Amino acid sequence: MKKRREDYIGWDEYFMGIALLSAKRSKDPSTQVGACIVNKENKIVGVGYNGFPKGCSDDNFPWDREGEFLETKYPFVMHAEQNAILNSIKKLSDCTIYVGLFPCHECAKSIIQSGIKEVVFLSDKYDGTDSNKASKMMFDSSGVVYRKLNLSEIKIEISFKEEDI
Ligand SMILES: O=c1[nH]c(=O)n([C@H]2C[C@H](O)[C@@H](COP(=O)(O)O)O2)cc1CO
Ligand SMILES: [Zn+2]
Repeated sequence: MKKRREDYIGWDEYFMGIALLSAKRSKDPSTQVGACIVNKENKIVGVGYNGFPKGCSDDNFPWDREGEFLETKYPFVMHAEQNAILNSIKKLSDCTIYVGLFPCHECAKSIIQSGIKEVVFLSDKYDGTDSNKASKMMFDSSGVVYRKLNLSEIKIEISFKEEDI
């Protein structure tokens, strides 16, 4: 009897991989974030990445980080988590969100209110900022658990070559 292959990826790698693949759609030149929401049955119920809202073209809105508020991306850009929540097809109670970057305080509020119960992230590069502290205060208070994945050893290459399928 032929045995199964051993180097298949686990659920965490799979869902974080989908979050990272979604981030590849982002047009933000400095930070690309993707998110993948999964229910208790390990079914994906929403994905998203950071970008401007519908009808707000990259031709007319800036990707700058610095300058007058209205000349930067910050008032306009939708965060990956917000897009994943709004794109989702099912109720999100008891779901887990996989996201490359630890959620900001605005996304934390949406995550809590949507019923998501777990946040899995790779980077916490804004740890210690007020926004980051506010997220953690709200998650702790409302029972949303968060955990950091350490998958730095893993590198997955995807080939679109016909002969590789
Ligand atoms: O939770 C988040 N989710 C998310 O999608 N973002 C997006 C908004 C911006 O497009 C980008 C952050 O830009 P910057 O790192 O240049 O400040 O990442 C930023 C955060 C902040 O943690
Ligand atoms: Zn956010």
